[in-house]
Amino acid sequence: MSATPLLELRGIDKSFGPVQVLRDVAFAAHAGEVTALVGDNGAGKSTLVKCISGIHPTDAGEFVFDGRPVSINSPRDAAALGIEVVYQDLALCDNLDIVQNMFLGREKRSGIVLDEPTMEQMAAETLAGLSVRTVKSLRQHVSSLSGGQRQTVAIAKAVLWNSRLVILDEPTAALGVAQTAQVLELVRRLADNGLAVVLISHNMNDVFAVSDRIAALYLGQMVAQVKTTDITHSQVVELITAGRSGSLGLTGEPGGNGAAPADTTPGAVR
Ligand SMILES: Nc1ncnc2c1ncn2[C@@H]1O[C@H](COP(=O)(O)OP(=O)(O)OP(=O)(O)O)[C@@H](O)[C@H]1O
Repeated sequence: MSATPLLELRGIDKSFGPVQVLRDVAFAAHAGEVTALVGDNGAGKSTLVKCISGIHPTDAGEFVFDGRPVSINSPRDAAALGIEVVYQDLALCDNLDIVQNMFLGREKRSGIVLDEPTMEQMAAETLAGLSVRTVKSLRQHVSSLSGGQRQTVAIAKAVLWNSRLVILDEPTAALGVAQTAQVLELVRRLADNGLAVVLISHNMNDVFAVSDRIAALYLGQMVAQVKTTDITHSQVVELITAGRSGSLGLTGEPGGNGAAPADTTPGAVR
């Protein structure tokens, strides 16, 4: 775990027309850690992720990546920094096999033909590097995989491209107990391999099982970013549902002025 975040956001504002969805949001993600991003439906999690991944321009605020101020104006900018997002709907093509999916849009070529052996080897190495052993054949169509295996392929695809920050949107939402455990293990392994991982989740068991830090959004404001060991399950629920936790001494007044102290120190309680 490093003291300097890999990605730090400060003062992010985002509106859609008259609706302000993110207000003065601070957020940090550290290499080697899983940061859980929690919040109720509509709190602004997806919008924040779309700002980080260059899909939505921000109205105000700064991005610092690896200690340097950066601009992220397009998904290409985000990808160049090594930021990858794995969305809930996975965006895998059922009629393609695992290798084809992992290289979709970024195929390796040898002259004018596809370099299948190289792609197959890289896919195999990536899956092996993540200790994924549940997939029988890399030439299996994705349609024949279980939900957990699909999630694994989607995560491995994100990791293949020298990613440094991987954002996972509800990776266990559609999974049963055993597959959830497998995917959470993989999430942990990504961080243990040195990546910064951001996990969006509504499932508190998952959040507490795998995260190092928890960042809570409430009505577009970041009301807390704390170490997971410093907060209880019920305090997180209070933050999600009320934007504050009296027992934590948090004083966020979402939607109000001067809600939170200006301390953006990673791990600071806001
Ligand atoms: N493109 C858009 N245009 C207008 N409003 C939007 C747009 N995208 C999101 N919003 C609004 O922004 C708010 C935050 O939405 P967002 O999807 O970021 O929340 P969320 O925390 O990801 O919710 P969920 O957990 O349900 O996915 C919502 O009120 C939503 O209606």
